[in-house]
Amino acid sequence: MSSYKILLVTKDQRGRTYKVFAQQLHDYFQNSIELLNDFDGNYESVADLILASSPEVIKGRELPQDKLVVARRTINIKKLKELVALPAGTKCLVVNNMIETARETINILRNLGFDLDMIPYSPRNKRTMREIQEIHDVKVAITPAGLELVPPGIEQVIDIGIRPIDFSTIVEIGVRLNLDVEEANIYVAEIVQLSRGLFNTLTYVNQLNHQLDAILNMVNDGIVATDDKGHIIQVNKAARHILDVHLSDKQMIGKPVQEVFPKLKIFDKSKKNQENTLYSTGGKHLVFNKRQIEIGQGKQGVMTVFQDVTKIQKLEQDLRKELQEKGLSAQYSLKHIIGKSKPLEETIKILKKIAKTDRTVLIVGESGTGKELFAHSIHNLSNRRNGPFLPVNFAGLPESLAESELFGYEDGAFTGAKKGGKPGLFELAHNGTIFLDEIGDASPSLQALLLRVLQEQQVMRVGGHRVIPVNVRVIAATNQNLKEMVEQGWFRKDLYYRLFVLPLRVPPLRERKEDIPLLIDHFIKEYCSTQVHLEQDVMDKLINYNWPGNIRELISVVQYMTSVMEGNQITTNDLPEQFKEISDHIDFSEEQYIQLLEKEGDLIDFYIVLSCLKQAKQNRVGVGRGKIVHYSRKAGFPLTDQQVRRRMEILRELGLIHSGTRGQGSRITTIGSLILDVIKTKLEHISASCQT
Ligand SMILES: Nc1ncnc2c1ncn2[C@@H]1O[C@H](COP(=O)(O)OP(=O)(O)OP(=O)(O)O)[C@@H](O)[C@H]1O
Repeated sequence: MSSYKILLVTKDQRGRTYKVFAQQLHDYFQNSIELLNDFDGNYESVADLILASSPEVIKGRELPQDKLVVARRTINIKKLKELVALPAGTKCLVVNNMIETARETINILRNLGFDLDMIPYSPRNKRTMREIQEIHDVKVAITPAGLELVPPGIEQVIDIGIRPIDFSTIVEIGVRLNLDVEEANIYVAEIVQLSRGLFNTLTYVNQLNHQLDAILNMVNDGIVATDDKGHIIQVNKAARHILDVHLSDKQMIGKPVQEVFPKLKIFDKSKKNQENTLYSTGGKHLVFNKRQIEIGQGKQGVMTVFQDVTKIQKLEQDLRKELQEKGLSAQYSLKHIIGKSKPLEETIKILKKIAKTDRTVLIVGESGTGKELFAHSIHNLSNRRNGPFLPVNFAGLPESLAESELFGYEDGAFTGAKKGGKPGLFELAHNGTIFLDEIGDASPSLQALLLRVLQEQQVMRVGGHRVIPVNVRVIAATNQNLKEMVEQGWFRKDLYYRLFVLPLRVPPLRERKEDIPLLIDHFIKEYCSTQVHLEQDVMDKLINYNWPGNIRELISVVQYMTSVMEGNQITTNDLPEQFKEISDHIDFSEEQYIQLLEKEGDLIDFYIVLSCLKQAKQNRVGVGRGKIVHYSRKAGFPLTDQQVRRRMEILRELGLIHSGTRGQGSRITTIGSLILDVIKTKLEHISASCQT
């Protein structure tokens, strides 16, 4: 059988298009055709069929219309892989040497179902500034073998190769020449191959989708994802449950989120990024996080993740109530700290920072400055605020009891021990805070035990054998100069450094005089239901006073004044003793001092206090109440913390002792030492006369 002659006309008869077409025709028609190259001679009349690669290549040529077929072009299926990977909506240039061809390529790609934002481009085409700007932003270019035409600056160039002859053109040639397109199965095979690839990809995507669904449905947090237009992409099971929606996927996916959840502010479009925000709706409390997410080029969706914390909040409330009922919670917070002075504000600023950490705090400050208030506030601002808060005052803690109080005991640990044992304060403070007040008064053996708990974060009950791990934050406080005590050997150095992690100094009242009127006013209101007028003279005196007992003393002064005032007026007559001139006492004789002391209490009590202070003076250290309590027990005349406080107040008023200004404790004065000797002689006399 002789073969049919096809004249193939392309733009460049030696070019790539010619070669691709020639190969394609041979593939389909094998030896049934012979190709004539327009370049080699004038074959128009001998050709059985003339195939032009585009209308442009035959422009101006007179060709026999009955033989002419203008090829329709398609895309090389094998080259589509890279295009498939582009996310829908991707902006891309479609580059060709002629703008018409670029448009044609766009049409073909659209018909094949590519949902891309395609801009035709040819370097020959003149553009407006706007178009130039638009092209400038594009990152992807697609070109049918026109790599050299792609403008610079494009990040990804996809060469889809020379566009081959469309299958319908092949069929047309076959019909015109009466040839079988037996090799059409090549084309079909390619399509099958591509569809298989696509099918595999789709199956994989489907699988991934299922896996994602399964994962999203497994988590307990509600998840709702929306696209850039606020349309729902995903709603997981937990979200339906939490939001109490009973709609199918079909009723939600693709719908505007605000239409599906009209009342829910958490999907408010204006706020794209929100973290741990609490939102309450219909008796439910939700905590939600919202994040913007990239989906496709430049498009942004929003992912909202939320939890139902109603139960947790209820549990927390119950726990707090239970702790409050048991007296294990911190009752004070920053709002209870009265004052606006700079030094106080500075202290509060540091307090807030300290509260956020979980480290040990050492609060230092004179007696009555509000250290306990600050400790409560730290706990209430910390992450442990819902946990217990346990205060322990070492000044009032008898040593015999201290160990079992702090660490608990096992059943039968000692006679009188409760059946079943008892947890110690450290155990009770688990997940909370323990406040070790007047830490300077802890005995050496207690100091050793405390050091161990701080180091090991575990306790062992008295009489027990097992260690109990405890997670407790320690806040210690002292009105003594611990550093000096360490130097004098009264306080363990290692414990001091364990405690001295975050020091917080509470300033004495005389360093924040601006707070005095506020505090006076606050406490007057607390004690009097009616309006009270306080003379300016009185206020001046109160401001000028140096408040050795700080706010505790101020409270007593207000209590005193409001008790003795006439009507609702506080005058200078209502000021207590300490505001009268001290010189009143200066001329007392030794005997008068003794009489005054005897009027206030037992001489032996004053003797104990003074001799403890005298000893401390010889050791060159200041001493706090706790040490005196301790000393009194050792001396065999035990005094309570309250008793010591009262005795010290009297001694102070008489000028026999002096209270330090910066937490150094108290010191005996020269007259104090003198009077101590007088008391000693007096007591010896009494004792001698008792014996005879
Ligand atoms: N800034 C303040 N505003 C209101 N009340 C205060 C303030 N500071 C202290 N107080 C009150 O003063 C009293 C004494 O305070 P607190 O017991 O905390 O002192 P402290 O420094 O722990 O004393 P000590 O060292 O003697 O134990 C408490 O009744 C406390 O509520």
